[in-house]
Amino acid sequence: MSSLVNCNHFAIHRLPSPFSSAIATRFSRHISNVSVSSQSQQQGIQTPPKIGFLGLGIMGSPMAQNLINAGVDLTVWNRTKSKCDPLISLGAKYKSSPEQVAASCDLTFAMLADPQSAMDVACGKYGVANGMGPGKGYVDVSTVDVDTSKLINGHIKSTGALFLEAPVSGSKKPAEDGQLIFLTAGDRNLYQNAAPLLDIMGKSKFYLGDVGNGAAMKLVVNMIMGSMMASFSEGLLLCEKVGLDPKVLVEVISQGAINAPMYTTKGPSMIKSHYPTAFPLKHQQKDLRLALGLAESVSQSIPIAAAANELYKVAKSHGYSDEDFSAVIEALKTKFQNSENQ
Ligand SMILES: NC(=O)C1=CN([C@@H]2O[C@H](COP(=O)(O)OP(=O)(O)OC[C@H]3O[C@@H](n4cnc5c(N)ncnc54)[C@H](OP(=O)(O)O)[C@@H]3O)[C@@H](O)[C@H]2O)C=CC1
Ligand SMILES: O=CCCC(=O)O
Repeated sequence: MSSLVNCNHFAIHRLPSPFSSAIATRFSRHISNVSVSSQSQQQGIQTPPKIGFLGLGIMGSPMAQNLINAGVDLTVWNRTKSKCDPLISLGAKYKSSPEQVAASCDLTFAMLADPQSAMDVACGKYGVANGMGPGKGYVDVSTVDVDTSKLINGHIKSTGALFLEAPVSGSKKPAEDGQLIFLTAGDRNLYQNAAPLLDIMGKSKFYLGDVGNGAAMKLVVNMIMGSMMASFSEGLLLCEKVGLDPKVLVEVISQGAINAPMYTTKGPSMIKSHYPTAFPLKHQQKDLRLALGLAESVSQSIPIAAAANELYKVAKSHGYSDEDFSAVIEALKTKFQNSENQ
């Protein structure tokens, strides 16, 4: 258990903007001998580390924006280039491939959809690994399974670079507010040197030891969340069916032992059948699928998560993939229940 260390007490709260030279010094000492040119060194001038960010979706864009706002020298890339434009207008640089970002930066973050895209961007043609080497670091904050994270770790480490997995708890709003929770594992030096950047994007961070532990922790958290949302959906619909006001249910829950921010933030819009996307339903189903694989790998029974997964699959088949995961309630509505049972 010694590897399970809650590193909240290491937290450096909110860096002054611009990105402080003290951090640049610390970063360059541990991570990069390319971030300080020899001429600058002779003159005692520190060049701020160059940071890359790949994957500018719902989560990646606000995370990258917070880094820019903090004065970080940021280079971005996204498969759909247009998503880079708002960040470029805020001062970010742009490179046309993950390889070029990694080659031009000291440390590169990636926030990608799923295991396949995380592998493609890290290890594919023009991928990150081609631009990596000694003195550089790669921090993958995507939600993937343990095996994928270990594969990426192997590719990155074989170049002489360092690797950290750091999936996040917290959704669109916490990403915008710099209030994410990082579940990190991998190279401890990289963890320590990336810490000031994690602190810009998040409110806390856990260092969990070997690569795979961060991915596993994230999947367990999201397995619980997916089941909670499915159960909440059943409750809202049952309430309505027996003639009770679901708005009152949300209020009752908010005052009791099972209160969770998720219910109070999502409940009112679910009652109106509105699902503005913060966490896409397709990603929640992906996480349940990956959690089932994790459980299978250790012969652990997770029947409630398995049932919830089926519900998300139904919602996906009815076109709710890109809506918020709270749209899982639609899979329980009579119209879909009847068609599924035929
Ligand atoms: N939204 C949330 O609340 C949270 C999400 N997560 C996790 O974070 C990750 C990102 O989530 P989120 O930002 O919501 O997802 P989005 O779907 O909004 O963004 C996905 C990103 O991955 C890129 N991408 C997808 N496929 C490929 C590919 N084959 N090659 C290259 N890039 C690709 C997309 O590029 P393009 O723009 O071109 O499509 C986009 O940048 C996921 O793993 C998710 O599970 C974690 C915590 C919270
Ligand atoms: O992976 C998504 C997590 C969403 C959340 O923690 O609110």
